[in-house]
Amino acid sequence: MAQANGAPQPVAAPSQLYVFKLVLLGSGSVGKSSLALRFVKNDFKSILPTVGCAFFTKVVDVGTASLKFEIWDTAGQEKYHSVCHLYFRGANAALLVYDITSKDSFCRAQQWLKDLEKEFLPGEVVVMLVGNKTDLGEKREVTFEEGKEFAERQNLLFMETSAKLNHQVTEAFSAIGERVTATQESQGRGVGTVSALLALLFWSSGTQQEVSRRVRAPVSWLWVNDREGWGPRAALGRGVLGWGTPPTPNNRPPAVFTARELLQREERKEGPMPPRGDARLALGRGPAGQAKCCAR
Ligand SMILES: Nc1nc2c(ncn2[C@@H]2O[C@H](COP(=O)(O)OP(=O)(O)OP(=O)(O)O)[C@@H](O)[C@H]2O)c(=O)[nH]1
Repeated sequence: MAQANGAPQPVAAPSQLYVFKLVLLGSGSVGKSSLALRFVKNDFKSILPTVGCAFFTKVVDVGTASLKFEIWDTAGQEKYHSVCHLYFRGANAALLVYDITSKDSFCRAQQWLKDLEKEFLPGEVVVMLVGNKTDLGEKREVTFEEGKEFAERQNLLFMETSAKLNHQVTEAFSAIGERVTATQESQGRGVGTVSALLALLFWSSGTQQEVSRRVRAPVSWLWVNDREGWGPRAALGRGVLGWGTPPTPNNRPPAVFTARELLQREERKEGPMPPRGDARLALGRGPAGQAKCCAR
């Protein structure tokens, strides 16, 4: 609670939470873990080489929205290369990191990009090329222009950073967050009925991002509350396709009902029911019969 004139004032909650998966890719020792550590904990220290994959999260408030970064820091050592693609699944963004003092790591970043292209459709994942360790400028083997030109040719975002000196680290993560959010918002105006039905089928088995990916359309949750007055009956009357309890902390909805099932449960006073004013609707069709996808 914020205090104004001694009276407690409610702090406005961000209206939209964007959760997205970001994978860190690149050769060993280029500074992937150090970038994640700097961004998440504003720390820099000696870190052992990553084994398999490390996981970090960070929530950043941007105006009326919050961005939750789920960061998957993959191991760069060659022996782990063959398993890295397993961590690509459901990713919204990738940071492709090289070390500006190592030409070899720059060439390997180009190889990583080819691996990404095998897994994703063009434009499906936002990629940023990052040249790290700018504090070691005297040992530089890759010029800023080389990095930038390659990024422009491949339509990637580009930045040079130093995890050690905290140079451009937050900026790099923020830029990628903004691009992912903008992409999702620009796509999130509507989905077709078929996509809506598919989304319902997949909803219980994946995160919001995975569902969007599988139906190849953006999917949001509609916040159903008293103000909107959408009880199950009203929802059913409006052609609502499905309803679920709010996603759990790991963003997996624990239960999904069709609107008709929900209505039956309400009439029979059976549980489990989403608490009043605390239910989220998956997808609904408006009165005009046109499919729509709403966010709270
Ligand atoms: N000078 C300098 N050293 C850095 C920077 N970032 C990371 N390092 C150092 O580079 C080494 C490797 O850093 P990591 O963050 O472990 O690299 P990584 O890419 O995660 O390595 P893997 O786990 O093997 O994939 C460590 O000794 C870091 O301290 C930087 O910006 N400048």
